[in-house]
Amino acid sequence: MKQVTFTLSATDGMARRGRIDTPRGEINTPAFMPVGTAGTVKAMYPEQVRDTGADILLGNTYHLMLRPGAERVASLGGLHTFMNWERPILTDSGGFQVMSLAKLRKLTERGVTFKSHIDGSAYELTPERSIEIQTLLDSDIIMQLDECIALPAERKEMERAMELSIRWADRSKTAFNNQQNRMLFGIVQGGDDAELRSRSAAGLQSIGFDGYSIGGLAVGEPQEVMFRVLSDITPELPADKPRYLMGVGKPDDILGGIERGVDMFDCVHPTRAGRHGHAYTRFGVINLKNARHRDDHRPLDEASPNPNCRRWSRAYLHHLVKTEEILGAMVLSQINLAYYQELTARARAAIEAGRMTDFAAETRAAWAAGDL
Ligand SMILES: CNc1nc2cc3nc[nH]c(=O)c3cc2[nH]1
Repeated sequence: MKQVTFTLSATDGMARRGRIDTPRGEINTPAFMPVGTAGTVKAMYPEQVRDTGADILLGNTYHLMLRPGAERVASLGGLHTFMNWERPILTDSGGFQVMSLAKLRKLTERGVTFKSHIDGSAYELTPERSIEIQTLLDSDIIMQLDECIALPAERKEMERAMELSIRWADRSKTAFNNQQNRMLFGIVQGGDDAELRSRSAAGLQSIGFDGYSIGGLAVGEPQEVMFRVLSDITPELPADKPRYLMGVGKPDDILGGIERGVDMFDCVHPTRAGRHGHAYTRFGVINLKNARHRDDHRPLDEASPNPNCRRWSRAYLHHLVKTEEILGAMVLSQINLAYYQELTARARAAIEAGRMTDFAAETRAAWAAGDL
């Protein structure tokens, strides 16, 4: 009996409010998943990540298979025990990071071989090995191995990668061996071509997955291309399964994704932007490196529910960023993750109340007004 299940509780237009129930706790959707790349959400204690409102975080198979190694994490009790995060974890399959980080990559029908970007040691990642690694990590939601190509691309290249990804989806499903305590997601590919996307969605559904990721986006295409692909493809995915838009995004990407039927998001942006001095607020993003904050005694946002937005002056945050103090990365990572969770929590409430259109308009108006 499947121990990880999705329940859809409300819809408003294409937007959906749902919940994934797992043995390690529930995931309220639409959900933003902080990225814990190498077993840590950078500059955050796991308790702090939870306190921002996160139900689930993401681990990267590529980084963890290189260091400390999947078998080592398993021998230490699995990723949850290793990093002291006992709530759900989603892992990706590693293919995207191999193509973006690894050296000397060779992709064949069997899988991909590569050299570690850390010490040059040789690895092979196949659909079967990726499932094995994610199972060793004891991840709650795991991904098929796929091939994600950058956009723009030739149609025949998008078709080749999409068809390979379907064959790898089938091998991933076989290797998954119908495990009941975790979900396996297929990943829809097909670039920005509607016909290829439809064929990918149909091909994955004929294999059958617990959820469907929308891959091949946030790879350099304009936002309107991403939104068009989403509007076309979400209606072709099963309504009773979660949809996960990989690698997205900035707050306006997430709002647009929710409006187009996406349930789950992940992105390094809030934590990476925090480490680079950018603070996300309901007014939009504030670059605290900017000298104009040097004498600004005002807090970031005195109406924010987040104490970290009220307890320090913008001048102090500017000082931390300019001096590259560690506290700057800590505080801004927390502020940004808390803002992303506040945005998705308010979206969930808006969908339940049937006021998603108003919520989206109010949110965009506040960003545009920008009391930066
Ligand atoms: C930051 N943008 C981005 N992160 C991604 C991760 C992915 N993983 C597997 N497959 C993908 O297609 C894929 C696309 C992605 N875009």
